[in-house]
Order: sequence, then structure tokens, then C-alpha cells
Amino acid sequence: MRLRAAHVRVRVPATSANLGPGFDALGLALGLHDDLEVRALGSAGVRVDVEGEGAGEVPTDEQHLVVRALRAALDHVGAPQTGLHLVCRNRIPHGRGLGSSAAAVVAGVLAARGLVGDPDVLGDDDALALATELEGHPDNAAPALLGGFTLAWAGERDGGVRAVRLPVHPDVVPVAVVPQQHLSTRAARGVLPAHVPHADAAWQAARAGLLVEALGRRPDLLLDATGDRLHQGYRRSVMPESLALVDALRARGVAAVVSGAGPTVLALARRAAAADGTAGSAAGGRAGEPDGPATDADAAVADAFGGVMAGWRVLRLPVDADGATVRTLLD
Ligand SMILES: Nc1ncnc2c1ncn2[C@@H]1O[C@H](COP(=O)(O)OP(=O)(O)O)[C@@H](O)[C@H]1O
Ligand SMILES: N[C@@H](CCOP(=O)(O)O)C(=O)O
Repeated sequence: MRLRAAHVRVRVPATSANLGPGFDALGLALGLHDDLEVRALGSAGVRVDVEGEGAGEVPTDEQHLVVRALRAALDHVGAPQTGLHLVCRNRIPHGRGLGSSAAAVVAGVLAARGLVGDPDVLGDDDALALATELEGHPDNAAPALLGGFTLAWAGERDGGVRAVRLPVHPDVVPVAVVPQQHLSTRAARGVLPAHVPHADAAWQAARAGLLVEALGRRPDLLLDATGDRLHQGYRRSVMPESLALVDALRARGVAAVVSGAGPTVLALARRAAAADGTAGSAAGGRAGEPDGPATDADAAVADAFGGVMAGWRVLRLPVDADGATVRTLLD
């Protein structure tokens, strides 16, 4: 096997995993992206330039997560290793529950797909399996790769990861409320119990099933459908403000959950109808200000803040329907 391309460009969306009841299974791709450009170099070694999120914080050598995933993917398909120059333009905040690490892993795997340049190598199934192995759970990797709303599970016979895309009602607008505080997914997984009550598991199974119907066809059911008893409560001690916001929003009828392992809060809101009956839209776009369409949760979000959560950003984000993409550049 050889590398057929020397210059590729990859785009990967942010993702929100769990969505309440779908721990380690459900995830949603969001319209906030990291862009990556990779050149294969004749010489050995690696150079990494990072702009935006993570600049000055993430390693810029072989330990960089995108580099590690890219090299793992080349090894996985038996392709040769090469010198690399990466330019990372990051918009997904790190350590906030918006899938930055899964995006980095998927970016590396798709960059390898682009460099190898063989349509039979590193297809979506293989890329998902590899990304899940590197990330540890599939619920961010699946929507990052496939786009939209996804359900991932381990196959009955071989335990191999599988994923399907599910429909999303066009009125649904994800609203991410993002704190300044970082929390690693590893730390947030560390506070989960080894066992949960059978009654809670049964209660949760109904909601996970209902969420597929609510997100796809019945947004009016989203509040009931986003209940959770398997992870958010156990994580309250490591993100008390996030859970207080989830509680305040849910008390106001908003389908709010912890995004991924937190501490971002995600509201699955609905596009507000404008006075003339058309879908509403809001101006804005600066970081920290809503920049998508007006939603039925806007007043509740403003009210629930109570002026005490300075520095949090409210991002109305579209659902990303495309998932990760890779393009080969000729130069
Ligand atoms: N684009 C990236 N490039 C390099 N490393 C990254 C990138 N995105 C995430 N990481 C690594 O992953 C860590 C965050 O992962 P994690 O704790 O799983 O949080 P989340 O995925 O929710 O943002 C960062 O602190 C960084 O070490
Ligand atoms: N199911 C995982 C999801 C982690 O998502 P992230 O965006 O915080 O990495 C969990 O809840 O631990």
C-alpha cells in the first residue's frame, strides 16, 4: 500500500452525546466545525500549527491527538508512515462535552483515508471502529463521522461497533450553553457507579426509545424523552452549576440535558414561530451571543441564568447533516 495523495483537507463537526437517556449510544452532530489541513512531507517528523481552540495548550508533536489517530489509521491499513505538517483551525471548545476529542480522532482517521486515496480502504464502518477504539465510546464518533442524529451499539455476534442515522425534525434547534470551566471526559466518567438500580434502567429504556420518536417526529415529547437517571445525577458533584441550569430549564419546560460528559448544557429547543407565521430568526453571531434562529427556549435560558453564570456562552447551532468530510488537494 502507498499514499496516493500528499495534501488533504478535513472538516469535522462538534457532537453532543447522550442527549439525556442515550448514554454511550445516542449523539447529534452540530454546526460547529474543526478544519484540518494535512501535508505529507518527504522528510520524517511532524509539525503542528494550531489556531483557535486548544492553541498553546495541546501538544504540537507526535502526542497531538490528530497525529496519533492519523498514524494509528495508517498502521491499521498497512500504509507507510510519513512526515506530516498539520494546520488545525479549531472551533470546538475542549473539555466541555462537545466532542472535541472525537472530532480530533475522526479528523486524523479521515486524513489517513484521504492520504491513502483508495475508496476501498477506511470506509465508514472501519473508520468508526477505529475511532471508537481510540476514543473509548462510540456516541461522539458516530455523529462526527456520519452527521445528524445517530445511534451506535455493539453488534450481538462480534461486539463490533455499528451505527445508524435517524431522522431529526426540522423544527429542532440545539442550543448549547457553554461554560468557561473545562472538565475532562475521563474525570466525568470516573464518578459514575459500576451498577445502577434495575428500576432506573427500565425507566431510562422507555425514554431512550421515546427520544428517537420525539427528535424525529414529535418534538412536543422532547421534555419527557430527555429524562435521565443513569449519568447526570451521579455527575452533579463535578458540575453543580450545569446540573442547576438543567434543573432550572427543565422546570421551565425546556428539554435540557448535560451535553456529553459536560459541563456544557444542551437544550433541544424548537424554532420559534415569527409573528407572520414563518420561522423566526435572530441577529448576532459574536461568541457568547445566540447566532441561530430564535427558539421557544430563549426566554427560559435568559431567565434561568439569573445573572449568576457570567462567562457562559449561548450558541444556537444547526444540526450538521454532512458529518466529516475529506478532500484531496492537488498542488
Ligand atoms: N483538535 C484537537 N487537537 C488536539 N487535541 C485535542 C483536540 N481536541 C481535543 N483534544 C484533546 O482532548 C481533550 C479533551 O477531550 P475530552 O476530555 O474527551 O473532552 P471533549 O471531547 O468533551 O471536549 C483536550 O484537552 C485535548 O487534550
Ligand atoms: N457518553 C460519553 C460522552 C462523552 O462526550 P464528550 O463530548 O464529553 O467527550 C460520556 O458521557 O462519558
